Amino acid sequence: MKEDYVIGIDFGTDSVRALVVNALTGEQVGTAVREYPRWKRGEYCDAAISQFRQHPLDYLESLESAVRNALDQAPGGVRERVRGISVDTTGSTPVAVDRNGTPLALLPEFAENPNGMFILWKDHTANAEAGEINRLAHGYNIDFTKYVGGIYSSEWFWAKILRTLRVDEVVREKAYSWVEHCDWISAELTGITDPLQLKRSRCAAGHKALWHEDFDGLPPNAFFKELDPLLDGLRDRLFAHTETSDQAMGTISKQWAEKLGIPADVVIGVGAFDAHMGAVGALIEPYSLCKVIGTSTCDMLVAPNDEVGHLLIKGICGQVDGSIVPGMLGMEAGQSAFGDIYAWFSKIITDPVRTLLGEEEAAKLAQKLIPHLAEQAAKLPVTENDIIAIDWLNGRRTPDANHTLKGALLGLNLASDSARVFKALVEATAYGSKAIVERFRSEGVPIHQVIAIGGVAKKSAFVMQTLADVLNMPIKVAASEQACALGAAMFAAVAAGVHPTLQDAQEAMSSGFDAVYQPREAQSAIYQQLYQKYLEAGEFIENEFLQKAHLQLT
Ligand SMILES: Nc1ncnc2c1ncn2[C@@H]1O[C@H](COP(=O)(O)OP(=O)(O)O)[C@@H](O)[C@H]1O
Ligand SMILES: O=C(CO)[C@@H](O)[C@@H](O)COP(=O)(O)O
Repeated sequence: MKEDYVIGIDFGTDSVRALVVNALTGEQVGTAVREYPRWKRGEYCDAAISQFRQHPLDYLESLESAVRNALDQAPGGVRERVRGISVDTTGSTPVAVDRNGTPLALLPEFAENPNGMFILWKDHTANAEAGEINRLAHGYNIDFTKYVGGIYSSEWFWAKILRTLRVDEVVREKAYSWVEHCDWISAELTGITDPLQLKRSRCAAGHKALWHEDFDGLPPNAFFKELDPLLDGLRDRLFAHTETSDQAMGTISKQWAEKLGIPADVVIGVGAFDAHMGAVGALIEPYSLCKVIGTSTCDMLVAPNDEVGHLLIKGICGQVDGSIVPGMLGMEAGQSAFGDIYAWFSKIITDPVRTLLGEEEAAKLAQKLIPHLAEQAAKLPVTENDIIAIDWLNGRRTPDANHTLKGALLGLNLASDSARVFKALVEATAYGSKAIVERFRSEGVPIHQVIAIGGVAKKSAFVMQTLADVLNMPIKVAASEQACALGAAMFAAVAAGVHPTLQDAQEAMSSGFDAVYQPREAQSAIYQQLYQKYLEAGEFIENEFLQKAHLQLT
């Protein structure tokens, strides 16, 4: 039997994964993960001001190393039969580029300038600019935020561009255009990075850059000029058209084909965001919510355009034709922190241990801590008097993005030990998920089932059971450890013509599901009451406490 292989590449927040897959059988023959070295050392970031930047060299070096390593694991003959590569990345993670499409940080004079690097999705330095975009859009003759839930976020393209142009004169002068990570890395693999030529991802443009067919592409220059004259003319140096990820970006460049040791005719697909390709890897189907649960969550939903295309769903992160599955409406929501909240609590406990007892002891503790807390928390009863936590430690992405919000713990007493606080934090992340489900439903989009992927979905039965109880719905966990990379591989198979449609690729390459969590009736009943308390507490924090306490809303 003829064998065709494809490679899915998944750029996450901390690392890149490469997966080599037999496109006809789904057999995964090689995989490798590489962390970003500069990012790991904390370079160019300042959490205190929510600045998170990634150097393009981190991406290029880790990409080459991960793909080569994944191919090294594959049996002889696989390299020669690679047909396609597709890439997913985090987003909105844009970078300023020069006329050639080179990220500014790759130019010697910008090599150490964080404003010439990729502005990671979770960078919230542009809160003020997002507010300005919202104010202008809401009073404009067309509300350009209407297809992105009515609220533009500081995590997105335009807010980040505007902020950077305002604060950095040298970047302002050199930046010809701006490119999302998923578009740049795919274009880089083809060798054609000219910002006016490279194909832009429908997913990135529609969810984060206000691109929509009804607007004839991006909003008009007049809108951006009114927002700030610094943006005057940029629209023409961006893009008018977008492509879904079943399309090809181009053919691999000679240089990359040689570097990776693969054929010169390998097709490179149009990129997309990690969660969107992950949902495809996890066999998303109409009205099933696919939750990608890691440091944050992305909650993905697809539905036929003719059934929900007429709705304007408030408070989500966008509704875009073809952003997940070509031909269907793709909807995105999410939580700005999920596993990150557990990581925060773990850090609170391990930090003094590090200071007092040293790195080795702290590392030993850190390794065992979350599973231990989960085990203890799982033994606790669920009662109406439990601690209520609010999960907005990194702001709130959905419903109704607001990255100035803060988290909270309410109802502590002297018996509130680490397991009880951990349980409350896990429940808070589940309540945050429920608020998203409820928002879709109240806006007229039903949700029939939940599919989970991502690190937390695979690692924590306690979190997943709590989530099933709070949502009062069964949750299926996809078997693949690498659903995002697998989804990218499926898109690569279509872009390269190995499969005629995405559905064919999914059928041939899926690895199915390996766990189902059923809601427990008794716990679920109490959680429905606790959820009401969560909503009340959240409303108090948002509308009274933060205002009255004059806490700095940044
Ligand atoms: N045993 C565990 N139970 C619950 N959460 C966990 C566990 N181990 C790790 N995590 C959380 O998983 C998150 C990382 O998820 P992962 O999907 O691997 O990464 P990413 O979101 O960067 O792709 C971290 O925030 C961490 O706190
Ligand atoms: O926001 C999006 C996609 O829209 C994600 O890229 C972002 O949440 C990052 O997710 P990960 O932490 O890499 O799972």
